[in-house]
Amino acid sequence: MSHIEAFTFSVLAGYNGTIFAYGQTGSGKTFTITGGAERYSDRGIIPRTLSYIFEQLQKDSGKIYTTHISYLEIYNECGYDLLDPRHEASTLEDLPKVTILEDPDQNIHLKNLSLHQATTEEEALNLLFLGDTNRMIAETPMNQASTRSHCIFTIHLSSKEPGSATVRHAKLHLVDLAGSERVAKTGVGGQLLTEAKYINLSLHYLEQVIIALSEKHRSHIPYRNSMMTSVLRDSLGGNCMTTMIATLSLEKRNIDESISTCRFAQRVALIKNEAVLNEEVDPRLMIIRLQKEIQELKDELALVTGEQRTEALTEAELLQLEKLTTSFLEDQDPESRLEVGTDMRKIHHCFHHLKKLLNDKKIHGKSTVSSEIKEQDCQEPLKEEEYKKLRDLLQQRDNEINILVNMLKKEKKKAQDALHLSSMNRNEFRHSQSSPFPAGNPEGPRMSLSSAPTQAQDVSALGCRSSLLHRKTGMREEMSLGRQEAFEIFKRDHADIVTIEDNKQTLKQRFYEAKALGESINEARSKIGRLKEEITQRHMQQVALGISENIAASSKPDPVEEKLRSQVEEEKRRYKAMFTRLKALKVEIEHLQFLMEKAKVKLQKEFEAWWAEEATSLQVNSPAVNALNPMKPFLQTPEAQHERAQCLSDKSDVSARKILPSPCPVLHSQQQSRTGAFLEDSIPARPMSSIPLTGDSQTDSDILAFIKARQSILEKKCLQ
Ligand SMILES: Nc1ncnc2c1ncn2[C@@H]1O[C@H](COP(=O)(O)OP(=O)(O)OP(=O)(O)O)[C@@H](O)[C@H]1O
Repeated sequence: MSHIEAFTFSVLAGYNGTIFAYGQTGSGKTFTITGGAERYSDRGIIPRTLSYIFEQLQKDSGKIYTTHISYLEIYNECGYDLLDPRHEASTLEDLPKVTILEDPDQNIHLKNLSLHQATTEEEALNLLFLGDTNRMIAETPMNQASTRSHCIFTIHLSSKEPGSATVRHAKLHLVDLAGSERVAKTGVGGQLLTEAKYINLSLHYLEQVIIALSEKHRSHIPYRNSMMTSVLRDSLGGNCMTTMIATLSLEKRNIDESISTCRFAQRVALIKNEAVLNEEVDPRLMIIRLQKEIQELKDELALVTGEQRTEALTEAELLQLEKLTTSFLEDQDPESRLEVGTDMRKIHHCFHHLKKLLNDKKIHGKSTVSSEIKEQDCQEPLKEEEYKKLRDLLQQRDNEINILVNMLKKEKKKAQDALHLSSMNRNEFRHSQSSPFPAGNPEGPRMSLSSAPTQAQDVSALGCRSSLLHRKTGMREEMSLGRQEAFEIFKRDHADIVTIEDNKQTLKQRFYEAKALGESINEARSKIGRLKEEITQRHMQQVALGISENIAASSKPDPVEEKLRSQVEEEKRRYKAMFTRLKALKVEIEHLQFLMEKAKVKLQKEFEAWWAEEATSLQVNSPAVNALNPMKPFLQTPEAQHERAQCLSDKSDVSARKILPSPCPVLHSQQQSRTGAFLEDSIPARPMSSIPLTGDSQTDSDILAFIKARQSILEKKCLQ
């Protein structure tokens, strides 16, 4: 049994667990916890754990399990819900922050962190993917949150045996910590310095908690110092199984960081936990138990008092009690008492009757007052002035009602429009193979392996993702032609396209394999059916033969039937093997689809960033500057190119970003400046000031695309 399997096994048994990856930036924490972005075989601990958990849940039919998922990101000591649907409409900073609440028993509750039920592995993986996409979309080139934020993916499991009142709860936190490098070494300033300080501080507090936990006689563990330690309070030390994965960089220059990571790992290894089961009683079953107890007590009481108390008092008893109450009230003696014995039903009825008498008296009193008023009204007719006042008031109220009705109508129309729009968006998504990715992608339509409802969910989930991306990146559903063209070039020259193409090929292969397997499975199924039919017919023949020849049925096995049976068994084995393979293929295909979706989101995001940057630089440079140098926005200086690469680069993809396409066909900087000079000399360029930007992004994109196309033709001419 692998470590993960053993670990998740105890979570299934009801123990809390945490697996966290600790190490410097780029050492492989995300790769370990979530997985690599390229191959199915690179999937990380989260998808593998989910796969194992759901496999076990399916096997164990003796218990009822419920699984929920939450995904929390901690950035600069603020918590964000990565599964908050509002991610679609807001930036990270606008989302409600996840806050920590502590109950009197010092249990931690997280406000604004949503829990999502996942009934299958696929649903859980969808949530992981959604969270990862939200995380990626929320980050900007200047804020690579994945490096500087902590992420906690939590699987909440509850289990109970049918009929039992005891429910077991367990949480498994899978934590991808921010990079652990020291501020001094990173040598950064501004926003990055603030982030680095927060990271160092939170990792420092995590270290303090770990040290405190490893010291035997420490009574106080400083969990409250940071959000991370507060969230992991019940899953670090104490009642929990904890595993730390230390990730190291093998480069020599990182030796200090590697030693510091190993030291930390050593301290973590000293903690000894005594995990206990998290059990609690189900309230519904508790009620049943208490009702039973009440009945037992009633029986006991009846036995002691010798009185069998039925549910209700008789009519005569009730009348008697009411009489008693009335005479008690009428009795002028202040010492008088209402004696009804120790029967609670009788006491309650007396009180009830008392209340009734009191209320009747009150109402009677009121009605006397109102009849007095009526009499007065009749005597004095309304004065003209008062009548006018009341009429005005009535008119005023009428107006108010009209205004409110109009407002209501408007709101209703708005809601209807929104509904209409969302249904249009859905339709657009159906055609949205119109996105920058050409139609007929092998990875485009989801495979028809899963059942129909799941497919519908998948499609709507993908639609949601697609529109989410569009809204987040500001990308329109319909790109202008120029923009589409630019995107095609951008995509073609992007380093990730190799991986995307590879995955596309693998996906195609897997898809064909799955299709072939599906056909073979169907064949095997029909063959089994045919064989069974043959067996039945053989039986009938044998019986008919016995009847016609009047021979008693032979106890000897029929060799033909035996052969047919062994063929059925063989086909069943084949069917099972193929089915298992198909299931594995389905998981692999889905994972590959996730990876490709992720790569697409990344590509579109980077394209948008690059496009926005180009548009800004064009705005800055035009019109006055461009009047002097029309080519300036396109023929960039090496410094400008370097700046862009810097801006877009991230820890993992430096090499990829370095070869991001420049807005003009790729030219080396020297060549560019030479060509630029040549163009300036030779082309009677129209000043850019004659093509002003409009401020409307769609129109400006078209203008930009037109200029680019023109410039590209001019360049081609010059190079010939
Ligand atoms: N075991 C591995 N095999 C292959 N590639 C790896 C492995 N570990 C990490 N990588 C690659 O190294 C790069 C950095 O890894 P990763 O993003 O997981 O680092 P990290 O520690 O999570 O960094 P950060 O702190 O910035 O989030 C990625 O491109 C990843 O694919």
